[in-house]
Amino acid sequence: MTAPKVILIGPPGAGKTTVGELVAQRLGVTFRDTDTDVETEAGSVIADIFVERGEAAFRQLERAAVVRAIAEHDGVLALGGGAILDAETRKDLCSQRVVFLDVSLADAAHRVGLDTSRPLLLGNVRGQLKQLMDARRPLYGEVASTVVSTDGRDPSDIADEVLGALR
Ligand SMILES: Nc1ncnc2c1ncn2[C@@H]1O[C@H](COP(=O)(O)OP(=O)(O)OP(=O)(O)O)[C@@H](O)[C@H]1O
Ligand SMILES: O=C(O)C1=C[C@@H](O)[C@@H](O)[C@H](O)C1
Ligand SMILES: [Mg+2]
Repeated sequence: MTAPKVILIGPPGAGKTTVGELVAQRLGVTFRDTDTDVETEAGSVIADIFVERGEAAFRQLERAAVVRAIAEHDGVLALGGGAILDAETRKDLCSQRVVFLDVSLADAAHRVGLDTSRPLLLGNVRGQLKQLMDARRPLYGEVASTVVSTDGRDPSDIADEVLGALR
């Protein structure tokens, strides 16, 4: 049965895409990101999906992308930051190898900065991030097989720890 080698979860700015690409490179497998899958399926970028169709429609597209990716992908998979809000997704993750890339509010806010591609963070980045991280931390913890702290560390070092957890 096909299954991802590892699934990376965590809030925006945790480094899922950055670290995921490195881990995939080092394992010699492909990297897949459900955010990219949603954009391809919808034919528009995430910021526009939120504006034109709303968050609920985005979450439906995201849930479908997660189901497809888990069934099809045998490399490294990164989920969108809010994918774990879906109870069915959390159930699906229980049988997978899941690494939670943890990050403090300060480091996450610094990393995402004023990037406008994350619609949930527009306006008050630190306030929105804090609310979202407080609400989601228990959910990330619930489905993670391993937690890797990313604060003050460079992506290469974090990728090494993720690889170590797979051995
Ligand atoms: N360990 C790190 N140290 C410093 N900067 C980092 C680190 N990891 C990622 N970054 C930078 O932080 C920004 C966000 O990283 P990335 O896009 O990988 O996060 P993400 O978890 O995929 O976020 P999202 O949930 O929005 O997809 C990027 O500019 C990236 O270069
Ligand atoms: O944390 C979130 O809810 C999100 C994170 C991003 O990966 C995207 O999936 C989108 O911007 C929503
Ligand atoms: Mg990402």
